[in-house]
Amino acid sequence: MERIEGMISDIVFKNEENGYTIAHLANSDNEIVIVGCMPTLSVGESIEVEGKWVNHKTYGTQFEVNKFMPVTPNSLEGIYVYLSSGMIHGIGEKMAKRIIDKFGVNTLDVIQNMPERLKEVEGIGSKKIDQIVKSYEENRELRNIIIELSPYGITPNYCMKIYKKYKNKALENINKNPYQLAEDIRGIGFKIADNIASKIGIEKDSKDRVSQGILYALNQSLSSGHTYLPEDILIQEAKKLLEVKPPIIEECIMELAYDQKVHIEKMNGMKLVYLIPYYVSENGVCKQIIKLSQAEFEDLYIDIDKEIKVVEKQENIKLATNQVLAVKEAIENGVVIITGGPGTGKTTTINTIIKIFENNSQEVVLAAPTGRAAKRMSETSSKEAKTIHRLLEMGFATDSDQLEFMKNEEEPIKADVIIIDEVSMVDILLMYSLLRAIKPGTRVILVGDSDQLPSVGAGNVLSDMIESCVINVVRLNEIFRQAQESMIVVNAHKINKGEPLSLNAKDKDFFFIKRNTNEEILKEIISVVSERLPKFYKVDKLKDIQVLASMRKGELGVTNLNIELQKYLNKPEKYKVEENFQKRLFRVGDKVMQIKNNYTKKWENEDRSESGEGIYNGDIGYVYHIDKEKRIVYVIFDQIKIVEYKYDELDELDHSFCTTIHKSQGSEFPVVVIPMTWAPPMLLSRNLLYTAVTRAKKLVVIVGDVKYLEYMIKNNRTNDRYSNLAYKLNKFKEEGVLVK
Ligand SMILES: Nc1ncnc2c1ncn2[C@@H]1O[C@H](COP(=O)(O)OP(=O)(O)OP(=O)(O)O)[C@@H](O)[C@H]1O
Repeated sequence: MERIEGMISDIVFKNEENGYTIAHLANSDNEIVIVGCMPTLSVGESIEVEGKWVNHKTYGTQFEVNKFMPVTPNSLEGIYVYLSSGMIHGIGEKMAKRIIDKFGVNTLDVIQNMPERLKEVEGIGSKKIDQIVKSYEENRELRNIIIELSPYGITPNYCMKIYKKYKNKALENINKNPYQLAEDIRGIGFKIADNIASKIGIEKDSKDRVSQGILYALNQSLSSGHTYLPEDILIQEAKKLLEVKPPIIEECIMELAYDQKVHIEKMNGMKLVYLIPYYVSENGVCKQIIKLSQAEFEDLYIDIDKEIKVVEKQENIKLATNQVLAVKEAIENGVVIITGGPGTGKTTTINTIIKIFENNSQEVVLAAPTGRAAKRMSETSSKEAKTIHRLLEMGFATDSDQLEFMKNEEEPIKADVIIIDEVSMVDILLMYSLLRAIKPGTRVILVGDSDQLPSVGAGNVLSDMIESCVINVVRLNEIFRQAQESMIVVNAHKINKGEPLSLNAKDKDFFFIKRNTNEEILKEIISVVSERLPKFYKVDKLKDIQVLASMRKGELGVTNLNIELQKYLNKPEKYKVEENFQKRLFRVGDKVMQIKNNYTKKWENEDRSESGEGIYNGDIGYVYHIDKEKRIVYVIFDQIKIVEYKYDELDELDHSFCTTIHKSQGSEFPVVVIPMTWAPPMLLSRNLLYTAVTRAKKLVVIVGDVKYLEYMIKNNRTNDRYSNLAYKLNKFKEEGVLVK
């Protein structure tokens, strides 16, 4: 390996996402081209690079960097660039010049070893010196961390988090036990830690490694919806991952339990291993539900039949038997679940319940798990509905940089009645956070469709609660006449029963276009979405039509459909700025989706008269502007909320001309278009089709091979999730746990 020292004279290319950089490095002898992963370089910086010369067939000779490290700049220019870069708090361009005028090439030596002398510079007092010294030290340490860790794929952003956590002990700690990173730093997982560990030479069967591997396997199982894993399954998974023998895995599981990092529960002779938050939540949900359903609450002395008649008269409807039952159960019980498919009158029932409670001076609060579901609930009830996260007042507690819910058992939600819609989307952690913030005596009404896909997060909360028979459940099963006119509703119920669908009825809203090859299907979808539907149904091709696919990969997967649809739905134009990020091209006008909850993401309207924070998983927006100089993409959500995404935050966005059916849960669109082709059986399931179809309000168009549609209707095999909620609800009820 050769080493070369010099100053960065130019940065030719930098990939923000992986740090790959091409730059010019100059010294007194010559100027060379260096290439490699150097995420933090800036022009003027003095560095030493270690690597080898390579011959690129187009670009000629260049130096491939294996490792780089900053060196103290020794030219006046280098020192100036470093000090004025903004990295050292308290020194701007003018101050940098004054300091250098005073101390010349000895400037950095003065800052590091004789900071008191900085007072000789006009405008610098003791306070300023402290600020400069602190920032200079932090900067040096942070840079060392970045240089050591970036070869492992750890981005500067994460290095900053690591530095904040461990301060000047960072590298020492990582060398001692890199697996600690996976525990302490959110976003750094077992794989990265294991990569570092293997380079440091940590043994395969070291207990730190095995324990972290077990936690990793449990964490992975969450993404399949499991709240725990049976011990033998966990051992198999960990063995595959770690390539070590089962006895050491078993021993480490016991130690993890002893250290309270996992919980082991025995059930019918089996050992179930939980990550602690999931154990606490599962038990907590059981206790809270039982508490809430058995609590005494204010008797409203309501003549329910009379109240129902008043609402029926106002609304000019007659509630069906089960709707009346649902209203009664909601008034007479602490907790009730109202479930039913599309068009079975859930919304009408909720609205009746709201009216009766409000007529009796009860404070009713509405919420739903996603922003879009909450928005829809607001629209149909003409009453504000919040996301559950907002209802629980997610925020930063004093002295903490961790987001948490401000509402809890000590500070419960103020309401007499709480109605939650789309409960099928609520996972076990959120359900526990919600229930623990509800004061016994408050009525809780949970509404949802248990045939929808289960929550993205772990657990099978709604189905388990229904199955347990511990909570009052009212099933709405009548499809109202108005709804029966819609083939979307009728077919959704047929899908649920596994029956063949009514397709292509004249003047109806459910169409199947037969195409056989993927190529034909793709062509047809493009034509339908970009031309025919907008023309014949007068719908907006971007805002009103949503293409929903079951998988990401493949010609008809979300990724490729987005690339193809972009070409027709948002064509390139001279005035539309565009920018490439790895394999994605963002163009002004693109339809995009936020793909993770970001509770602190700020938004402002155009004239900045309104602002707020929080952009949530599943929110759909449009690229509004791309500022190449500032390296920012601006996205507009809900027609007014303008949000900035720095280039390195673009992993929070996906194109959404097409999205997965999973991501569409809780949303509704006027028109839904679904490609129908081969996919793994897991993704050709009844409840996936059901969820996709029920997202449409006005029209469903399915394009493809009818044999896969038939397969989906028949395939009612759901992926079983390891969840113990139904069993425990019964057990806790029988044992009368903690119910006072
Ligand atoms: N008791 C009733 N008598 C007559 N029509 C009714 C009754 N209840 C509901 N409807 C009508 O049936 C249709 C579906 O009702 P509603 O919107 O309440 O159902 P939903 O279960 O919320 O449906 P979705 O899940 O599709 O939104 C609506 O047009 C509504 O006006």
